[in-house]
Amino acid sequence: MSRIHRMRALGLGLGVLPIAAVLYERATPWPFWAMLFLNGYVWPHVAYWLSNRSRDPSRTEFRNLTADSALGGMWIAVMQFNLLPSALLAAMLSMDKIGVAGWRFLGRTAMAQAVACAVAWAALGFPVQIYTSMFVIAACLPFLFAYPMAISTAAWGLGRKVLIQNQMLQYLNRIDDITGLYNRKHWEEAAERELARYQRTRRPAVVMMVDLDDFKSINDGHGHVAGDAMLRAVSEVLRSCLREIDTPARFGGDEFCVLLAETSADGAREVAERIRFAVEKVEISEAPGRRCTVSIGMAEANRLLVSVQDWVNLADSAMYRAKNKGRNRAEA
Ligand SMILES: Nc1nc2c(ncn2[C@@H]2O[C@H](COP(=O)(O)OP(=O)(O)OP(=O)(O)O)[C@@H](O)[C@H]2O)c(=O)[nH]1
Repeated sequence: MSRIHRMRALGLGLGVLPIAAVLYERATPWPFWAMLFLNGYVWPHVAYWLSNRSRDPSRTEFRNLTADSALGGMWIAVMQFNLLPSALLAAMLSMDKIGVAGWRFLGRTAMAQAVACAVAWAALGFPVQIYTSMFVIAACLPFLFAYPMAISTAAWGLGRKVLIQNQMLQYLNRIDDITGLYNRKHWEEAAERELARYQRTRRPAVVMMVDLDDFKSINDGHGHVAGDAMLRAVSEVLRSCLREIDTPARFGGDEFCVLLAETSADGAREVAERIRFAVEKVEISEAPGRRCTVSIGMAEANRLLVSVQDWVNLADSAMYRAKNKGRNRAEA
């Protein structure tokens, strides 16, 4: 059952109490009691059934909500505008409408409520008795407390859900979907912070570009599924060869980038060799027997760097030198 239907069942179920108290006090004839029973305990199920079998459930639900308001207007007239239950009914029905579809929708349903109220009032001969007894006040209390609590609990739950989904979206926006590593956007932001840190503290840091050798031939020979599996396997190697404070990412295509914090050129060279050896050993079930190598370019941060782009260009040039010198090697 959707949130709207649960709220309708609860609201109408509790709303029966104050109306019944007024009907009882005024010794209202039994057809009104039958109508109240139908409205409170049968209509919520009919509304649920109608929107379930509808081809356009949200349109049907808007109609159901308008019917809720019209029925509420009718009960206000039947209660002869008994002050507290009438105000309570109007307030709760308005809260529902704003919660579901905002103020404009409230305007439309309020119109239905006013018309139904006027018609019922005229049919009953324009009676007015606004006095509310203590008995009726007491009958209003469960509705007065429980329904707003339920509505605000649902609103809070929805708010939390939206917050969690937003956090999830922000996270996914920074992740490469094939390898699960960070994507270039996230990595460049991290590299900007690292460069700023270097410019302030002069603590060493290295950017490393890791490019798969002859990757096209894996795609061409074994298919893109094998290519993707190889990219994943290499990303696992990067994860396992790096420290917590390093940031590996997929730069694009068959190229990865790594930010090595607190690392000098010598330290980076050791890391590069570790990666190179580990990649040579990688095997994937999608392309049995097929091995892969990487060419690695490194650039240590220096005083002349103005931007991350400069830093990446330096590492990229080193990587192309490694390619030109025969691949499967690291250059700084
Ligand atoms: N499977 C797969 N292939 C990709 C993806 N992104 C890029 N590629 C492929 O990666 C290959 C990169 O080819 P090249 O730039 O020629 O590089 P290479 O074949 O590794 O050659 P060298 O870098 O010179 O050693 C191309 O075939 C791209 O189609 C991806 O997400 N999945």
